[in-house]
Amino acid sequence: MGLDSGPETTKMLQEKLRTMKTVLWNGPLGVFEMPNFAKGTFAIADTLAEITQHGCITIVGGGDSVAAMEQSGKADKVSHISTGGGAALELIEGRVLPGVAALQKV
Ligand SMILES: Nc1ncnc2c1ncn2[C@@H]1O[C@H](COP(=O)(O)OP(=O)(O)O)[C@@H](O)[C@H]1O
Ligand SMILES: O=C(OP(=O)(O)O)[C@H](O)COP(=O)(O)O
Repeated sequence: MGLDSGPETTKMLQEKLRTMKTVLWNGPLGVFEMPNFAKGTFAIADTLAEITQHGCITIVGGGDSVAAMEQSGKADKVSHISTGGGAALELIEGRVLPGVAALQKV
C-alpha cells in the first residue's frame, strides 16, 4: 500500500512545481494525518508557499488539502484556498454549481 510519496518522487514533484506558473492542488500525497506518512504532503505544502512567493498562482482545494496547508503553517502563503474539493474541480470543468445557479435566480 502506498501511503506517502517517497523522497525521490517528492523531489521530482518539487522540481516540476518550481517551473509552473499556475498550480491547482487537490488532494494530499498520502495519509498525512499519520506523522509517519506526512513528509511528502508537507514538503509539497512548503513548496507551494515558496513558488507563490516567486509569482506562481497557487490554488488549493479540498478539505484535507486545506487541513494539510493549515497544519504546515503555510495556509496564508498560497494565492487561493477553498474547502471545496470535488466542487472546485466541477467548477473548472465548466459545470454550474447548485449554489451559484440558485444565486443567478435571485
Ligand atoms: N494511499 C492512501 N490510502 C488511504 N488513504 C489515503 C491515501 N492517500 C491519502 N489518503 C487519505 O485521503 C485523504 C485525501 O482525500 P482527498 O479527497 O484526495 O483530498 P481533499 O479532501 O483535499 O479533496 C488524505 O487526507 C488521507 O487521509
Ligand atoms: O474536500 C472536500 O470535498 P471532496 O471530497 O469533494 O474533495 C470538502 O471537505 C467538502 O466539504 P463540503 O462538502 O462541506 O463543502
